[in-house]
Amino acid sequence: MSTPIKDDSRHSTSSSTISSAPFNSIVGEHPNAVTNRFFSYERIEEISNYLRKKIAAAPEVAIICGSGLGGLAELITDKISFPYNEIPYFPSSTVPGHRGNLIFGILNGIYVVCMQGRFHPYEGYTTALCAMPVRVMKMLGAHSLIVTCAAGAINKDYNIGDMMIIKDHLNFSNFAGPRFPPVGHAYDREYVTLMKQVAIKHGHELREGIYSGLGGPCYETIAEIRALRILGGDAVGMSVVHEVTVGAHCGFRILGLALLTNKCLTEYNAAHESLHEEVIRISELKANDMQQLILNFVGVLKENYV
Ligand SMILES: O=P(O)(O)O[C@@H]1C[C@H](O)[C@@H](CO)O1
Ligand SMILES: Nc1nc2[nH]cnc2c(=O)[nH]1
Repeated sequence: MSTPIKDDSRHSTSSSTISSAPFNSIVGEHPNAVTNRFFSYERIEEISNYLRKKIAAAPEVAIICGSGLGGLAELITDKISFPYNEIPYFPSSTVPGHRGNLIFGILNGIYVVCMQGRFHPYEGYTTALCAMPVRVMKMLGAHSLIVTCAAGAINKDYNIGDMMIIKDHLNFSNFAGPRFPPVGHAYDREYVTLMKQVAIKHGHELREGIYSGLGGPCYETIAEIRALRILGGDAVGMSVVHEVTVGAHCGFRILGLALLTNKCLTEYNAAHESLHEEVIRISELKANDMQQLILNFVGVLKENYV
């Protein structure tokens, strides 16, 4: 039996369903049925209701913090914090640099919900489950989604510590879920322009580019980086695309921001290999700049859109 997804998406209608491919009941439950439970309307509603009863207001902006970037939550006031393992049906954070809290409160005058750490498919969770909190944050009322991440620099001109607006992505991860949602305009062009203005006003240099989303957890081979470069990738990571795909499906206006924490290897005689410890170190070093950008962007959203 397929599971209807009721959502107020600009792209989909209440008739959006997951196809019910035939399956043999002797073999057991169809994988789609298992996946469906992670994001059925009723489950998202149950989680949202659990949280709604405990928070002060409906959040307007949802933020997902990438590796080492969760310090943003320190800027939130009037905080209510939920460790992921206390929220029904939430998975646990298992990656260093992802603290695993869902935080509600005020950021620069706007009520926000902030994921202090995200879920990655390489942690053993399905992409649908990793992206499930995006649906919860939408159901709680958020209209805009800001996604941050650490990523490796592929573009020769981009350097360690650069911040990059994600203007589009290459999706190399697999996905199960509602079929054929359009994602051609997933990254909001107006938000890209706004963020560039914010960066100029506050003296931050900002790159712009295409994020390649791979499954991980290994970093890339030299052949892979060379191929991604030919395909137009400017940066590479192991997240973002599942959240943005689901975010676009449920009608979020989305801004993506990557911190380039390492230069990807493209030569066989290069000695240095990427390490997660290095990724975290650079993230933490540049976290303040990322936080200021987001803080000021949220302030502009308040003036212009809320
Ligand atoms: O959650 P993000 O995308 O910021 O984390 C990146 C990708 C991997 O999880 C990890 C690799 O160092 O950092
Ligand atoms: N896949 C991938 N993810 C990253 N996250 C931070 N740096 C990298 C990288 O070089 N490759």
